[in-house]
Amino acid sequence: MEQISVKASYQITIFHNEQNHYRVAKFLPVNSRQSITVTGIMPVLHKDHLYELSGCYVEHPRYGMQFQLHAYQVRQPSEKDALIRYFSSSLFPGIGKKSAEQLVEALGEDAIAKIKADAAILDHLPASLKKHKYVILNGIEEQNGYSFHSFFVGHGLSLAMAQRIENHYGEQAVALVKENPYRLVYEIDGIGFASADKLAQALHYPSDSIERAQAYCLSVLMERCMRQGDSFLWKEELVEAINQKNELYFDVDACLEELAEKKLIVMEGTKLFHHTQYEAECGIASFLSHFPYDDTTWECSGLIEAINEVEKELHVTYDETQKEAIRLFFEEPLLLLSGGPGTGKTTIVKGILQLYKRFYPNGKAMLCAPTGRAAKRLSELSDAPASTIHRLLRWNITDNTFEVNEQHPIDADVLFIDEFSMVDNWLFYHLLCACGHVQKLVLIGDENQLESVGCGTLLKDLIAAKCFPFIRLHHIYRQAEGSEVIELAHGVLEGQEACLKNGRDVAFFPCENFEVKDQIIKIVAHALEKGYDPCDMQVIAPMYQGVAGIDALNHALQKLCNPSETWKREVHVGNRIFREGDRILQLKNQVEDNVYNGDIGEIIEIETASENALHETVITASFDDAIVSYRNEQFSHITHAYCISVHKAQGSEYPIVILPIVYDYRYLLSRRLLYTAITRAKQAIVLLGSEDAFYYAGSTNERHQRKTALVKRLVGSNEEEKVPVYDGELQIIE
Ligand SMILES: Nc1ncnc2c1ncn2[C@@H]1O[C@H](COP(=O)(O)OP(=O)(O)OP(=O)(O)O)[C@@H](O)[C@H]1O
Repeated sequence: MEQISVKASYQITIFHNEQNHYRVAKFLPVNSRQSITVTGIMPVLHKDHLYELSGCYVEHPRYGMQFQLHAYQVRQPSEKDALIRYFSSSLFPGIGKKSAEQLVEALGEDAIAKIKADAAILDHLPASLKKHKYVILNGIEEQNGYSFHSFFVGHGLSLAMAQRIENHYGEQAVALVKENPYRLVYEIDGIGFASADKLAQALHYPSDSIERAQAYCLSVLMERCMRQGDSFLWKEELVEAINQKNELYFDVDACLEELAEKKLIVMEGTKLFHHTQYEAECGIASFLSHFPYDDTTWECSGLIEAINEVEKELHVTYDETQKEAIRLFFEEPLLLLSGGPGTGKTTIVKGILQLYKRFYPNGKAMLCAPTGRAAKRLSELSDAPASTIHRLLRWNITDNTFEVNEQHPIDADVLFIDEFSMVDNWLFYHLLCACGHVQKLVLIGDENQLESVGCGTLLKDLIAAKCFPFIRLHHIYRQAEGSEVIELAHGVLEGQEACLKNGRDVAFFPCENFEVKDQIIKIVAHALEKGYDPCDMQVIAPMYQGVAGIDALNHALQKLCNPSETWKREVHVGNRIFREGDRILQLKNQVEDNVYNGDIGEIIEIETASENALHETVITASFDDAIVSYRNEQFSHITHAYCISVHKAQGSEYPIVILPIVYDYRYLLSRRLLYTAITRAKQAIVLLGSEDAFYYAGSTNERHQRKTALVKRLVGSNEEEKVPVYDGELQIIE
């Protein structure tokens, strides 16, 4: 078994034997967003501390991939360590850890000051270091003379975070952060309590400070809301969450009062909102109740005749509901359009676009969707350009702001947003802020699909508020074309007994949890032998961990679809090996590279540090519309895509979907999840696992019903009695 060394920070212990100190614990490897399970003798561990673990990855028959520990040591960050990390960061291309160590050894902990005082000091270094002179000077120069990059990077923050801090505070950065490191939690996007706390500890900031308690309170509120998808928490929920962690003792009421005074949280009775969520909800409600600002009358006499002509052009005969949707588009400023797969949503958009061009030849319509693949699909099907919402708003990753905003609005009269069930409150609010010129909004989605990853239940809330014209499409046209997949999806929604039947487009293979992996390998190998393109098949699973989890399946499928060969380069990242030829999944939006969360690409080249000008390993991947190169600190933006989660698959479709459903996933199984997974299949679906687990999923609602106050805000506070009772149940399409 190959022994490797992994640098990772300790997160949590799952099991601990007090007698022999055998533990099962979670660690987060450096440069990875996914934790690993480590097993072995570990008497003492400190949360968030960095450890050097040596051992090997083994596959446990029940729990999947684990790191079996042979030895470990804590990596206590010292000033010297901090400086070494800084010099070996990507600010100094070509300087690896070894050279950075030598440099710090030679010049001491005040190396930066010495170099700045006299650059010639570098000429007296050994040749192996002297050759980096200009890189060192450039790196230091790039900071414009400040030493805060070294300060922040050295204390465990990433370069991107240091950059954000610089953008926000300028020259005052170090002084302000030293004065109160916890301000980073609420003033800098993307820096959480753990990072700020680590920094505070390094600065010997008092651990019983009110600043620490407030930052903690605020981050628990935000993290909980993000995890559960809620817009707010009940006060008692927050208190319970704080007590559960049992890390800090403070007067929660006083802390909340102060946070409210600072406008970092908003308290509405016992509802506690993070200020961003409150702003989003109120902003959405206010915008939509005044929309559109400019009340232009839309002239469209002769619409019926025009629809008839467009029907001929598009070779389609719209049914009455579809015609009603088209008519409402021209009569109303906002239209909500919901329907399952194959109900003709895109066909309506196509018709509206044609008619709009006829009536308003100088008008400007825009189409967008939350993911790259959804936008691409919308564009292909509607024969009109479409972009992601982030691209449309020109999202700036560095400070999480949008260049297209209230002051610089979207240049369009009509805006269509597809896959609206995936859009969260915060993003929609920012989109609306930029809609000052927009006269008509069409929000299209399927309310039975999974909710957005971020907070809120927008589509459901807008429907439940009953304030906007809403069309639900019932008739399934693709089923008329004979799709058993869509029939199965509707069977699941309607809770039909025995809807799972083998047929032409649907296959089911019964198997146990531990047989899933081998069964999938068999199915995929068989399909490949028969000449299927691997890109036509997508394995989708609900959960990452376990023998039937996404990680284990990716590992096995990589071996089958892209085995190790002498001529294929590879690189180890955490517990994964990326190899040339691998199918990969993008996990983050990289607007500047035109690649988005959920996009699937292929690794076309891996360059080693000695081969490129950056002097670091670079992975290059090809996507539909982009070639993207990932440097070391971006490796966590990708993962393998042989098997992906249902959430990541949302907004995309694949010719053939392979979907394991077993009781291992029981805590995640729900009707909505099953329906979303099934509807990803365009032609055929192969299910495997337990029939009972399938029906269990089909009869289970989400355990957590998201909390939002948007419906009340939309309906109006003095009309509370009119608020429709919304029980979070799925809407069954008749
Ligand atoms: N009124 C209609 N008469 C006949 N066929 C129709 C009609 N409306 C839509 N279709 C056909 O049904 C199929 C599905 O339509 P469409 O792609 O518009 O549905 P959709 O709701 O957008 O589906 P999905 O969400 O899966 O993309 C297409 O082949 C389309 O041509």
